[in-house]
Amino acid sequence: ELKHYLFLCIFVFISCIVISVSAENFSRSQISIQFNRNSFPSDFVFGSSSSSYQYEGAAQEDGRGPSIWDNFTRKYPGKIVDHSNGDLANDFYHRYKEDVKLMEFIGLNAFRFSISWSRILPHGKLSKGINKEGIAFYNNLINELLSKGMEPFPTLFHWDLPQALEDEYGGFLSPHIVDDFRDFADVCFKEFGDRVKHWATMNEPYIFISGGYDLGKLAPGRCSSWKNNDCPAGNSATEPYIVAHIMLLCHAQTVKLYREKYKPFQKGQIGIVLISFWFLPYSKRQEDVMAAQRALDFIFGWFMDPLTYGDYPESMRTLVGERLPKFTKEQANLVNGSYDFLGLNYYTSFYAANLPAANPVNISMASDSHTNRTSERNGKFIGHSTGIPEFRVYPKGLKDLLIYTKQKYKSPTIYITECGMSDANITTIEQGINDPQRIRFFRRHLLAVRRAIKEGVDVKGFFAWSLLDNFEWNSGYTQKFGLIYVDRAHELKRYIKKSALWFQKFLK
Ligand SMILES: N=C(Cc1ccccc1)N[C@@H]1O[C@H](CO[C@@H]2OC[C@@H](O)[C@H](O)[C@H]2O)[C@@H](O)[C@H](O)[C@H]1O
Repeated sequence: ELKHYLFLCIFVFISCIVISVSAENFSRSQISIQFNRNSFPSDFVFGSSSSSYQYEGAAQEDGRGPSIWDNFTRKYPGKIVDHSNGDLANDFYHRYKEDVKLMEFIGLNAFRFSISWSRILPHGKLSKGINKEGIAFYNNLINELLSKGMEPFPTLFHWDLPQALEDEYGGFLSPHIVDDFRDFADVCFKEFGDRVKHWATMNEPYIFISGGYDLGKLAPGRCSSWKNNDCPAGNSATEPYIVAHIMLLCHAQTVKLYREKYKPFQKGQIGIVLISFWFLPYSKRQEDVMAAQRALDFIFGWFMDPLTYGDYPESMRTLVGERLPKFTKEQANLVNGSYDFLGLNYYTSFYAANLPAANPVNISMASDSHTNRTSERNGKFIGHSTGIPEFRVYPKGLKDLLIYTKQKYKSPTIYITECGMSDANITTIEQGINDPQRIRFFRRHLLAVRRAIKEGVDVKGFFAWSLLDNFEWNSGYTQKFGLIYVDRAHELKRYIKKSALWFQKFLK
């Protein structure tokens, strides 16, 4: 009797395990069968992203003037891991038709690119002349995209400021740039606006400022001398906040121009592209919970609060004090509400811990938030590694950031304008194109976006960073983010990666 009873219990137990495992596999296979572009709204945009200095090359061709990145890579080759630069990049200036065909092959329906200010206005100022070849290039690119049924999604400023404006008045350190930025935008709206329905004024002011004015790792390479980053000049405690303030005024003045002079008959939308990471408290201690919020304030709220409420976050007012510029009433009204959509770039998340006392002598933007961010907690990493040591895979951070943005900033329309992962130490084409890790990355992040949409977040598109492996700023060509491999040893030949084939199937 007992033996039969025991046998029966074991049989029932094993059956339960078999049923639950097959149910799990079935549901997963169901997700993989069901999870494709039809899992998103029919008007949801799937695109890829790029930027002018990272892709175009032809740096001294057809009238293009030098930018601060041409100058920075020449003056400080040691600040680029492989001492490279964007002189040639991917030669997109000459090969854009081939690359548009690759986008079409994958089935993408939008392409985000940036307009090289110094290719349009070689001396930075409208008064010093427009470069017709520059206008022609972007008209040809836009027309090529439209002819293949793809939407052009231009960003006006993606870090490559004309060197002439840096030399004349210190670039974004001077309020003079507000009029020059607006004039550059005016030329672009006039020449391209009849075919462009989504404009972004600028890309990631946070990184441009953090790299260019606090750490000195990105152009124009300014920082305090105590940072010992081979900076010729700068003040990491004050210049980041001056530049951010002026960039917000450039953005807002440009949005005002578009809305008054062009939007009534071009009927497009205009926004800004910001980066943010998601931050989890390092511990349940209140001080770490508050540190996670401060970390978000200092990278995302720094721009989203003025754009949505007309002033900087309270935490910044308290911790930065007199070094944080004040908006006049007129400036606050100009900046507040100055976006139709938010472009959001997401790469990774961090744990944030409270840093009780920052160094009272060597202060800088990086230490003002009194937070320390790490990718691991109690010896456990937040996610799988990528080519960038500090960028770990954490898709839930994207969902949480989207829900946070909806709740905190009046539920804006959002495009994920960059999301991707890199591979490092790639030495062969076979290694480069065999990227299952990138397939997993994109699938998990798209699932996170779908979850956010189900929670009511108004997400309208997802742009992979990047279409091609490209010049990755201070990483040079050593970090590869592309869906397409670029063989720099053989005439920049393009190779389709497995992740591009996965995307093609997903978008069918
Ligand atoms: N990833 C960032 C943030 C960043 C950029 C430079 C250095 C540190 C961190 N920004 C976006 O991500 C893309 C990937 O950025 C890489 O991120 C990790 C860095 O180590 C690498 O140098 C950078 O190119 C850039 O190519 C886009 O131009 C930019 O909009």
